[in-house]
Amino acid sequence: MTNVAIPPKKYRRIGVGVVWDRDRQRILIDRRLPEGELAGYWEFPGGKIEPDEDVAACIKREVQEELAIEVEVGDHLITIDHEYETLKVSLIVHHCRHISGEPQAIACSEILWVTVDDLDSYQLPAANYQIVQALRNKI
Ligand SMILES: Nc1nc2c([nH]c(=O)n2[C@H]2C[C@H](O)[C@@H](COP(=O)(O)OP(=O)(O)OP(=O)(O)O)O2)c(=O)[nH]1
Ligand SMILES: [Mg+2]
Repeated sequence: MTNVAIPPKKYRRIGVGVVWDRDRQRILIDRRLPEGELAGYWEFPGGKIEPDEDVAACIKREVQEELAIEVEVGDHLITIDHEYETLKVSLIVHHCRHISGEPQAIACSEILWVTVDDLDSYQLPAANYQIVQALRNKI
């Protein structure tokens, strides 16, 4: 019998922001680039938490890098553990308040302000349906 070593899945902690407009009516979603992981899916802005970075600092930095806007990171909404085929993620999701700047599609292909109801019309990564559920429960 041969023992085949299965490499462990990569694991990443991801900071994710639900960025509300000033009236708290709409949130920002962005469309991932047409290549790479989850190409073309719509998501909430965010990315990998770097060593020695706290979640709030990560979300603030990622939103700035991806959309060129300043946000204030607020309450925690939900943390979701999800396994994709080759990757395990923990999505640590916080509400954010838009402070300044006009969102620009820097590291994504499109940006939209949508209501929570509108979210059903966009293709989101599997893990995100729990975020949508949490938003519906808590509004
Ligand atoms: N940002 C974000 N990532 C999500 C969401 N839902 C979801 O499953 N993910 C997954 C997809 C990716 O595997 C991972 C986030 O990675 P990312 O590609 O945004 O990371 P990053 O901004 O640091 O990008 P990079 O270093 O690869 O350029 O989390 C979501 O709503 N927003
Ligand atoms: Mg990202």
